[in-house]
Amino acid sequence: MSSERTCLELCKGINGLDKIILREVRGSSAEVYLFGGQVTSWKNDHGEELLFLSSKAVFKPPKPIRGGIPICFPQFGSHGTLEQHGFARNKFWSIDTDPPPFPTNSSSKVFIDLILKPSDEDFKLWPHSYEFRLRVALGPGGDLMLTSRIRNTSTDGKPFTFTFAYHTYLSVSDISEVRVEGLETIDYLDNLRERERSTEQGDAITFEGEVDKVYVSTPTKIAILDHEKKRTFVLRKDGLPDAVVWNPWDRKAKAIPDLGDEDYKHMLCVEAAAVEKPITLKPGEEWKGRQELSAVPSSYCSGQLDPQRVLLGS
Ligand SMILES: O=P(O)(O)OC[C@H]1O[C@H](O)[C@H](O)[C@@H](O)[C@@H]1O
Repeated sequence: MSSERTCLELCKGINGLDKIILREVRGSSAEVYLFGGQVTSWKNDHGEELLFLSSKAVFKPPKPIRGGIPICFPQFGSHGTLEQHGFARNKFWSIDTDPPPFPTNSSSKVFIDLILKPSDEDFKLWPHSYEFRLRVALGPGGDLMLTSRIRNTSTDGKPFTFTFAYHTYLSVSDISEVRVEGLETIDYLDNLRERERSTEQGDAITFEGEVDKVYVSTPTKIAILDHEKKRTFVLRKDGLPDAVVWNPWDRKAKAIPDLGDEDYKHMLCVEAAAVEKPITLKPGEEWKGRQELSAVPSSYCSGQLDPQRVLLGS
């Protein structure tokens, strides 16, 4: 746990589920449920919510929570033998009181470490031994950082393979006013066309209907511009080559029981992911995948509206 203990509060959330609140001294905050190891709230220092949570979200395990940042592991989507998006998002995680050290100095941040290990029941579904460590951290500027470390702890010599995503639901004022920069000219697999491979056009992405695409081998920095809110989300990723972009639009939204009919207007999923090339870990090996989100006034980063700056900027 973070040394700044007063910045961490373990309390009960909806339906008595355990949650941890992280507070950064300048006022930003985040909430993480042990159920799913799921971030459900991220607020800036004005107390404004930056993540989308469905108006019909059900906090009833084992149903995953619709919104925030569900963890998709060990399978993204429905390609594979497991349930859609794997099981990590509907398991109870624990607080990891003694995580192995991180190579970087995390002392100035507020953070919580969670851990997921397979139960005997889980082992029947996916017969692999692993330790999944998740660190959720808030930076001094209110940045939200998620770091996953997954280790193959098997003693039987068997490797395992997985796909992964931080299924991030961003809160946006109006989806038709949003554009995404950083994915221009990138190849994608279109989930609406049986994963057919195409190449994105040269302009920033805008939204006029359902989108469900896995952009492959993308730049490490993607910007999501909310014109009406005059806010830009900057997503940075490491160890996660792909990026999923999803909005169900009106028809699909109506078919999703835990999503309000109009909710699709106020959400956009942009997800750092490893989907196209699954990751294989031999016994003793560890994989690390990181997603960092910041939210800045659009005017502040107007110099970055140029796609080249988004791709090449710091
Ligand atoms: O309804 P869920 O299982 O949470 O999945 C929600 C969505 O997640 C991803 O973004 C997939 O690409 C979509 O195909 C899927 O519909």
